Amino acid sequence: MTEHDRLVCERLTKSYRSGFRLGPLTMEVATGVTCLVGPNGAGKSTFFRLAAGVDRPSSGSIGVVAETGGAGLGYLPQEPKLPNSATCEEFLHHVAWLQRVPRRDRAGAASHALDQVGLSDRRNARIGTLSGGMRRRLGIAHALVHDPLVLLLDEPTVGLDPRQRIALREAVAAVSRNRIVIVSTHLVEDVRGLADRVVILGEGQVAYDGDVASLEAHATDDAPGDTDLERAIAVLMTGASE
Ligand SMILES: Nc1ncnc2c1ncn2[C@@H]1O[C@H](COP(=O)(O)OP(=O)(O)OP(=O)(O)O)[C@@H](O)[C@H]1O
Repeated sequence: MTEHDRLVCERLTKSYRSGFRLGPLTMEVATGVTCLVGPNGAGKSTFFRLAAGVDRPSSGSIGVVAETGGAGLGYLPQEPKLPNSATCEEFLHHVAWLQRVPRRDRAGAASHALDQVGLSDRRNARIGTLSGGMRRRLGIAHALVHDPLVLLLDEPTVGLDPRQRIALREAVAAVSRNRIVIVSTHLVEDVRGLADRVVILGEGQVAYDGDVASLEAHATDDAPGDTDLERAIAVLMTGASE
C-alpha cells in the first residue's frame, strides 16, 4: 500500500447556540488543492477553525494522518492581523521563531517563503506599505514559513483585483505540491484555476464532493451563469440551501 498524507474528519460536528450546525462530516482530504465553496454562512470558516485547532468540535474528530514524514499546519484566517510597522522579512522571521523553526534555519525559511509567494523584492518593505494583494500573499508566506503539511487559506482572493488574484493563484499552485491545501472561495474562476477537488458546502452539509469536470455535469440550462461551472455551482448551492 502506498503511504499518503490526509486530513481526516470523522462524524465531525460543530453547533452554535444560533442553531447553526456544521456536519456531521465524514471525509478525507488528500494532498493537492481542495476548494471549499459555499454561500455566506455555509460553515466554511467554522470548518477552517476546527481544522486549524482554533475551535474544538462539538462531536466527532478532525485530524491529520501523516505517513510520509510531513508535519505542521499553516492557517490564513479570513482577516489576518499583520504588524504594519514591521518589514516582511522581520515579520516572517518572527513567525518562524513562533513556529519553532530552529534559529539557524529561520532566515532561510523567511526568505524561501517570500520567494514562494513572489515577494522577494519586498523583503525590506514595511507591511503597511503593501497593496491588498501583496498583504494576502504575505499572509500565505506567514502560513507557509515552517513548511507545513497542511495549508488552510480562508477566502484568500477576496477584495483582490484580477491581476492580484492571478498572482495569488500562482502562489497557491506553486506551494501545493505534496501538501494538503484547502482554499475557501466564492469565485468560480478560483475553482477553475486551482482546484484538484471541489467540496461545496451548504448550510453545514456537503452538497458536492468531486473534481471540476464532474461538477460541470451538474449544470442545467436555466441556472444562472455564463459557463457550465458557474451554472453547476449555482444549482448545487441553491439545492443545498433549500
Ligand atoms: N463563534 C460563533 N458563534 C455563533 N455562531 C457562529 C459563530 N461563528 C459562526 N457562526 C454562525 O455559523 C454559521 C456559519 O458561519 P461561517 O462563518 O462558518 O460561514 P462561512 O461559510 O465562512 O460564511 P462566509 O462566506 O460569510 O464567511 C453562520 O450562521 C454564523 O452566523
